[in-house]
Amino acid sequence: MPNSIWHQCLEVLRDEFPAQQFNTWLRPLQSDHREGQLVLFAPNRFVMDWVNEKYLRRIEEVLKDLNGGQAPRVNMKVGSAPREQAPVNRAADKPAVNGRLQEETGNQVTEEEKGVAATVAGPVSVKPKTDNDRREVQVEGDIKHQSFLNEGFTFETFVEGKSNQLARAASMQVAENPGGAYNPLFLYGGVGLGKTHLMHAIGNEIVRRNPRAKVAYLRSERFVADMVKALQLNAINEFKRYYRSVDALLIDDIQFFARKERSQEEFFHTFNALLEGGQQVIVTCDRFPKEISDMEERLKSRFGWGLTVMVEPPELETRVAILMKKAEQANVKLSSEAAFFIAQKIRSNVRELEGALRLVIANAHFTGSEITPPFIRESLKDLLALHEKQVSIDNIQRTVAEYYKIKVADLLSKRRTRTVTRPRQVAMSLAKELTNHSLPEIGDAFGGRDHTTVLHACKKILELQDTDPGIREDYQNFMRLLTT
Ligand SMILES: Nc1ncnc2c1ncn2[C@@H]1O[C@H](COP(=O)(O)OP(=O)(O)OP(=O)(O)O)[C@@H](O)[C@H]1O
Repeated sequence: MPNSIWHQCLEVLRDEFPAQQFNTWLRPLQSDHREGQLVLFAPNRFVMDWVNEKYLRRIEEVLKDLNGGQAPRVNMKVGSAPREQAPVNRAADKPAVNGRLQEETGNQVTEEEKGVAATVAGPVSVKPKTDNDRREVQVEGDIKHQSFLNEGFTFETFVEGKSNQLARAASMQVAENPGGAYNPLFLYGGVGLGKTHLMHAIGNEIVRRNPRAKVAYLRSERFVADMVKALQLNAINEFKRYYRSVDALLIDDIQFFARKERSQEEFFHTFNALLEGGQQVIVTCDRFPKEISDMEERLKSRFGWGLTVMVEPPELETRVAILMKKAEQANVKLSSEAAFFIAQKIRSNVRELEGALRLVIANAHFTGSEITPPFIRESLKDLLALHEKQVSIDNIQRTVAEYYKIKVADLLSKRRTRTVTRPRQVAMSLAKELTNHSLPEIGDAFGGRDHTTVLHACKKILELQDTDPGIREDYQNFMRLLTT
């Protein structure tokens, strides 16, 4: 097992760094270990330089510990580990060259793929969501080029915050230099957090800089539907030619490719042809590539060749800034007090935040009222009731207990073992953040504890989120589980 030392090293580093850092910089590295030398392959120069600067020293320390005090020589290169080390299928790995088509490997269209085709119309008859979405229509073989970019989703309308800073910066780089160092760009994160927005922003910026650029945006279901339709119409060659002719291919919500084998196959070859031709590929997904189930390994590993970046849920300040921006776009005056009030109440995701603002604005127009916190409370009465009902202390306790595989009774008990105290602190902290209960009420709900115990738990968990990547990830998972 020549590379196992690197895998062990990765396990150690996974516990030391926040998930986003680990997934972005360390996880994509491939290794080749022979004759006392470990070569780490980075997908591009940017990642290599970054790892060299920020992580290499720590990597060497860990390797030394793992190797009985003797550090192997570590060398960094751009590229991928030699073939025999990489877990990819060689034959199928060969990309199409100069637009020549790959031989079919015989993957059959699954029932699910047919199902998608039945519910989504083909490319020619597709209606854009709004007129704005249709930017350009050209004839390409038998398939018309429709980019479906939403012109409202630009970098200017995207509010930057700590949660999306890295994703935005990477997207900007791709827009400025498509087909360059970050190819493919893989954006992932929970629902309604701005992945689609960023993807369109890149497409719009590419076209702004080069109006002749052919940018195709589509959800993965459409790719599946187009492919199945092309097969039915005996037009698979046009399909291949079309998708390989674009300057940038933007595929949204790639997780829907799961179990659609023929589509994965087709996409894999398209993907290779595009990368080979220096054309940009951008993909979004609701999870990290390796965690997508029912997706071919070689496709997942290919996703990691460029840059993989997470979009996280926005923190309070960013939620306030987003509301102010959306209100400004709608020509509505929104005081920061009102924005703050909404942002505090709606924490799940930006889509829901926008929905809440729209509701408040519509009510204000209708009644001619000023947008004040009491008015907002009244306008969002039903929505807030739903939230409060969903996020009860009871619900939090059940979710936390299930997650850590302990009993709810343990959370309420006097037990003080670590396996129980940490989950209890997490649950108390969530109760403070997600419900409107006071500290004494929360203490009561946790087996009659004092409010100072709750306060201590909140502080502790806040602190741990900065220093302990495991807790940070758990906490984010809970926020997602409980609020979406
Ligand atoms: N940082 C931001 N600034 C401004 N608007 C944002 C921001 N993040 C998200 N939005 C808005 O929130 C809405 C939902 O975003 P988007 O559709 O991009 O989410 P998503 O992450 O792609 O979700 P899904 O996984 O469900 O497709 C959009 O209207 C988008 O404009």
